[in-house]
Amino acid sequence: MPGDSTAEEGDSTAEEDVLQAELAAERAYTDRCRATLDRTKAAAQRRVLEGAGVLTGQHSGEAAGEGVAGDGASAEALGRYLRSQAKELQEEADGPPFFGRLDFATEADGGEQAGEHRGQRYYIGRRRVGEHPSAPPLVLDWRAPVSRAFYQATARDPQGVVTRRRFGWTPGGTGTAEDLTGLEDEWLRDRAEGTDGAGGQAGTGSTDGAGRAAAAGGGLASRIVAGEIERPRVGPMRDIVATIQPEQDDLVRSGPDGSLCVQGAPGTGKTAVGLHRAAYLLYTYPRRIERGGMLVVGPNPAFLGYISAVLPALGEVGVRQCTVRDLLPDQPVRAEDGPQAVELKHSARMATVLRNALHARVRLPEGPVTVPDGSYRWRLDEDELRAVVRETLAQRPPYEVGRERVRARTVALLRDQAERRAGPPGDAWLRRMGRTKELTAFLNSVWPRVRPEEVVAGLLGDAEALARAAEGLLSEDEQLALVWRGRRPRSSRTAHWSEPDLLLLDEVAGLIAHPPESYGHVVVDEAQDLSPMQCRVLARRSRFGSLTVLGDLAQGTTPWAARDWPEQLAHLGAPDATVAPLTTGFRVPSELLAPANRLLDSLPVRVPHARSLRTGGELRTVRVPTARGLAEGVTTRVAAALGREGSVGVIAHAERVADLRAALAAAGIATEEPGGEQGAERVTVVGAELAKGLEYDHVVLVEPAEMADSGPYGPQRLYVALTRAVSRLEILHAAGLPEALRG
Ligand SMILES: Nc1ncnc2c1ncn2[C@@H]1O[C@H](COP(=O)(O)OP(=O)(O)OP(=O)(O)O)[C@@H](O)[C@H]1O
Repeated sequence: MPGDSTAEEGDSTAEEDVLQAELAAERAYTDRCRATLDRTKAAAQRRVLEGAGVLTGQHSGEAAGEGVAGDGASAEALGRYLRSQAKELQEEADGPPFFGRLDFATEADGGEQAGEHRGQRYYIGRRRVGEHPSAPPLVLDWRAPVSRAFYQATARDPQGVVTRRRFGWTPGGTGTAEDLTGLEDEWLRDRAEGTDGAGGQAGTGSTDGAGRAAAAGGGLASRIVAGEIERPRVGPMRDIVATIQPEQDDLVRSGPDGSLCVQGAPGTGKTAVGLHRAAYLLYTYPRRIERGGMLVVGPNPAFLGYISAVLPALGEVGVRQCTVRDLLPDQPVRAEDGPQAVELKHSARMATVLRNALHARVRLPEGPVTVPDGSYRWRLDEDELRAVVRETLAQRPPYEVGRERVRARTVALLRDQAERRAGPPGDAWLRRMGRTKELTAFLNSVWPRVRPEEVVAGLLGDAEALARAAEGLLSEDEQLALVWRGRRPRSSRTAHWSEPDLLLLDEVAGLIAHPPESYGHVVVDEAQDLSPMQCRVLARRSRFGSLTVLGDLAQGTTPWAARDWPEQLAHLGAPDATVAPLTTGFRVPSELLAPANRLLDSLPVRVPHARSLRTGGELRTVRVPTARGLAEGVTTRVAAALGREGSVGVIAHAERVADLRAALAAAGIATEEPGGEQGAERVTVVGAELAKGLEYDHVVLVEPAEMADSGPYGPQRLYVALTRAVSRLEILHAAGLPEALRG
């Protein structure tokens, strides 16, 4: 009826008017935030300059350091702090000052649940925006406790929130008022209910129908969230702070006591969760985490390049991000091991062999020791000295600690004798006795100082020493695979180390003394791929045993990949870690998951099928007549893919990568190194092994059978490759398809 349609039109015009008015108000708020941010930056800069004036004594007649800090050292520390704060603020990328808003219930809404936030409105952003630390901020940091409701409140459990507002900004914009393009409200409780009796359906003030749907049904009814998840992926990984989902938020905000292990299917946001958790812990436990330092460990430089911008975007610039290899001793690698030796050197048994080898350096005393003291000579019996060494060994201290313990206990024996003779001796006497030539010579004979290189070279270069240390641990055949033949060095200084030898050196260094660098919290990504010895490298560097371990057992592609978490977590020094699943995928659309899940069923691990929040994926299988046609096929497919939005990844067996790059170059298509100069080119050619953790809007997967047959972990490699596509997956093959991809 005409009357009806007029009414509807009237309604939608009214809604549009409300939306425009709300947008105008929010743009004005954006301007206010930006002006405040500019003032904060300028003030921080000024404080640095003033601080500098004070430090050089040029500040309004004050002596250096006065008025800012009491003494030179703390003035310098303060100066450093101010400079780093100003630098951080300057370095911070421009971006939207906020992404969300919460309106808490008022008295009239029955706001008991809102507690101290009753009637309050909060804006939520990547960083706090405010003039003074004590003044109410214009924008709250997403990590502040009250921001939690933004991620967790639902219609069923509104947590005192009446409305959750999300903001849409121009992608890649600098966050000016003009970049604010939309907003969307979710009514988490019916505002009108019990007040004016109008019910919640009118949607007064609501600006988006999707918001009402969300309130009714929960789930992902927000268009802004859906848009963010669907956005084409170009360049490095982005933060997800505006759209963290409740199950992810639970993990991000779990405390630092004890460790957390996240097992999740491809694309469920494990990496994103790990990085946001790092930022959360730094904010919430600054003393504990920041002082100790935060370490993020990834599988390779390409992956690290891909994730490197996330933490800085969240305002955290001081986090070390590296591979396990980067933590190992800085020795040149000049030798290569055979596969059996490599595997053995990565195995947990090796740690025991090395401990035996190190402890074999300790000798029980033979004969008594005499220590001169002026004209007097103290005598220590062989038996009591043997007891000291034996008992110290049994305590299994770090080697250096053991040496000092033997020294201290030997001095204590001298003290007992001295006490019986002439009463308690003073501290100076005890120190002198501890440093006598005779006592040090004794110590050097029973518990000599050693360097890791000596221990490892002494073990691998000497079949008999190896046999002793490996007794009951390694078979003769295994020992033979380890022992150096033909390249026995004259000294540990001239040894030619292999890549896995660095793990052995680090292990021994850790047995001798605690590593010089250790961290308050360690985030480990793709942790399923680490060997026991690599895990131990990280365990040694985790000061409080507080780790976030991220991985997927189904994506294990190394010969030592973990088959279950408890054992891997024990190697990581976190046997009591909670293992939490992530189950919803944000990358691979459902249509592309079917072949991956079929393949998953044939893998020797038990993990749930991946399921996806996204749909609309396109899957295509293209057969080329001969293997020689593959490069040409790839060029054609990539050229076509470039006609659409987003990144393109060609994933192939490592040995094909160079040829494919050359073929693309010959066709005038420039490619980028995986994780390299991000965003420079849209096309990347990547070997299956390096594709882990990465994603592309359009994936051209080349010759899957070749991947599946590439050694015992081929099927897992193919599983990784199959789960990299955000929107479109094209499978190009000349050989027959692996079973999971047929049909
Ligand atoms: N809540 C979210 N909102 C928006 N995007 C998200 C969300 N969670 C994850 N994503 C996106 O989904 C993609 C996959 O996330 P991520 O790489 O962290 O998954 P993963 O579990 O580590 O994957 P893989 O096992 O393949 O390494 C990324 O583009 C990430 O930004």
